[in-house]
Amino acid sequence: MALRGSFIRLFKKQFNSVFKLHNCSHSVAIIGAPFSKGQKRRGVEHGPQAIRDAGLLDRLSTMDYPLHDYGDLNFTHLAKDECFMHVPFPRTVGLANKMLASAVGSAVEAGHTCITLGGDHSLAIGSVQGHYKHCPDLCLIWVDAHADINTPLTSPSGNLHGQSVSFLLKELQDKMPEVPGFSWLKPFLSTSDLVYIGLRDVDPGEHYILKNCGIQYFTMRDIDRMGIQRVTEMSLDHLLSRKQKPIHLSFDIDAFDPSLAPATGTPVNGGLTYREGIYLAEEINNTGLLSAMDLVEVNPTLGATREAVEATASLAVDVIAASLGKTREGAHISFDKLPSPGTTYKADNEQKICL
Ligand SMILES: NC(=[NH2+])NCCC[C@H](N)C(=O)O
Ligand SMILES: [Mn+2]
Ligand SMILES: [Mn+2]
Repeated sequence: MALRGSFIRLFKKQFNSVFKLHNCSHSVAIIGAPFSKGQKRRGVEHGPQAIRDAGLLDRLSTMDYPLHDYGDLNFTHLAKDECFMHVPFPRTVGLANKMLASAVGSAVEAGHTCITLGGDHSLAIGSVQGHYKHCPDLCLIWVDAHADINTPLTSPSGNLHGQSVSFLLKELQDKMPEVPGFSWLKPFLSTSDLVYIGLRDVDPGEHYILKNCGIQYFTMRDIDRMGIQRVTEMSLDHLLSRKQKPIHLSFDIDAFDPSLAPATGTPVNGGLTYREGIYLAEEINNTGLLSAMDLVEVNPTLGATREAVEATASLAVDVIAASLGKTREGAHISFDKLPSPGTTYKADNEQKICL
């Protein structure tokens, strides 16, 4: 394993320096997106603060790249924003996503790997679109209990956080009504550049779309059957075997089992284990192609206890750190050689991770 890891890192180093991939940056930007109008439960707007309180910046600062904290965006709640059909807050969600798209776009353009902290999952509309503006060949890995691919016409709840992907896909263009607040957005993603992992609560309209558009998806049953290693390998092969593409990872914390991530709005039993989630994040990091990521749906007001909230937020931190290169085997880049008794050699206190 160690050998394979170092080979991959060596390959990545060579590959990056030869091709100067803009998406394989060695600096990270954090954007807080305290947004909750893509669903009806209050509290998910406090997700970014909960993830910060769980020590995100401290954890990332032990790694070997510059960190840029862009702070939290300030979204406007539009007073006059009637439902569109049964979809609540369409203009408010549209405007917030437009704003987020521009923030993510600037961060990616500046050469950072951009991490967006949610907030509800409707914000992926803006974050993927902003990423796309500067990386038009991106591919999307959606890790979630849900497919979030309802159109406004199939959605049982009306909530936009269950519809984000339908706004992005070219193949669904003629099935989408004109939702007020979204005239700035043109669908740009092909179904062949999308993979789902972790699904276990899919609505009938979503199932129709997944099947009929030939979308690659792996349910929890597939993970039970093949294991996370095979599922990850097949996902990455599907997206990257034709061409190496910048990866957008959209990670809904409800992909994890509710026993690990209880503080979330739509928990579903039978989710990812801690090790499955971290393994997936590590493998995505190993591609060297992670270019932007969302970590969404941490809702600190929904945990039964303070411990439950802290466990959920700290899991979010672990997934982000693993996606950015924190390994379970450790790293020894701060040691050129082992100190022997009697030498004055002092190891750097800061642990540096070799990306
Ligand atoms: N991002 C989420 N947690 N989405 C949950 C979506 C639930 C359901 N499928 C709906 O459309 O309302
Ligand atoms: Mn979900
Ligand atoms: Mn989701």
